[in-house]
Amino acid sequence: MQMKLGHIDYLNCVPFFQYLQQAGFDGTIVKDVPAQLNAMLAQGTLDVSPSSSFEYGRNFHDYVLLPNYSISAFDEVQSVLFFSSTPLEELDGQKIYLTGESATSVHLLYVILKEFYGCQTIDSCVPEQPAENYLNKGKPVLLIGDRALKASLTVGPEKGRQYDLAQLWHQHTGLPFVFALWIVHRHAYQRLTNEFVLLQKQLQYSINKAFQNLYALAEAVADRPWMSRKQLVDYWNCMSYDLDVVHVKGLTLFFELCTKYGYFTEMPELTFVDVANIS
Ligand SMILES: C=C(O[C@@H]1C=C(C(=O)O)C=C[C@H]1O)C(=O)O
Repeated sequence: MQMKLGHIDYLNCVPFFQYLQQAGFDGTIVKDVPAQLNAMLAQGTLDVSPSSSFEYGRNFHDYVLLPNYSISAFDEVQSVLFFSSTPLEELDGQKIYLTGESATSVHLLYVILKEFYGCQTIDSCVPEQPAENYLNKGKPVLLIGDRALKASLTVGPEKGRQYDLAQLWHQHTGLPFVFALWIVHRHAYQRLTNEFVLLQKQLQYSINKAFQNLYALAEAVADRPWMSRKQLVDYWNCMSYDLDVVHVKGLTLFFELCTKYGYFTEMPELTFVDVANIS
């Protein structure tokens, strides 16, 4: 298979990838953080990747989506965290330090602060130093992925409250939040149509096998001194890897709010690869 597939280099992506080669996938896998995978997708140097739902929205004309799968959370997600000692209503105009790894979570933070906490002006930057340095100084900081997980388990409460953005979203909307979608570049879809049918089946195999025994999966990934196997299993259990009608409802509301606040120039349409009808 000549497919070039992106792999988010976070623990949340392990269930999709752990058994993919066992399922027969023999393309190339490129591991990186979401912001980099987004850039490679946009340039067409990757054929497909799980990557920021925001990237799909801002460049949707160039992409189609694999159906059924996402990286989402119904309530808490544990790894998209905003740390702030200032109450959310009082963040108007205050400097916020952002991870440079994200597209979705950054815009989710903006949307939450504007829509639900009355912030008018958001003053944010991606610092040159690791954002954790600002966290240690008690500044408002957004982290995602494994670095967020690590900070949540190692940083004391004196550095500020931890807000789980998927949980805040759920509290205000009653809906799940979709962080990542399986994004296919349209050119790759034209070139490799049948291979996407195979990929869909291989993903199904990997994720099913992963969820049959999450403890075995936790054993298989390298030990992290800051996270126990039980915590890792709990983490995977609080994620949702599906893309059902209710996920699409949450995604649509997020896209509407991104359009309302001018982060998108038009409301994205969701176009899916029709894997069921390809022979
Ligand atoms: C749930 C998470 O969502 C991630 C957040 C992303 C973003 O903010 O752009 C992209 C992919 C997701 O894997 C996480 O970071 O842990």
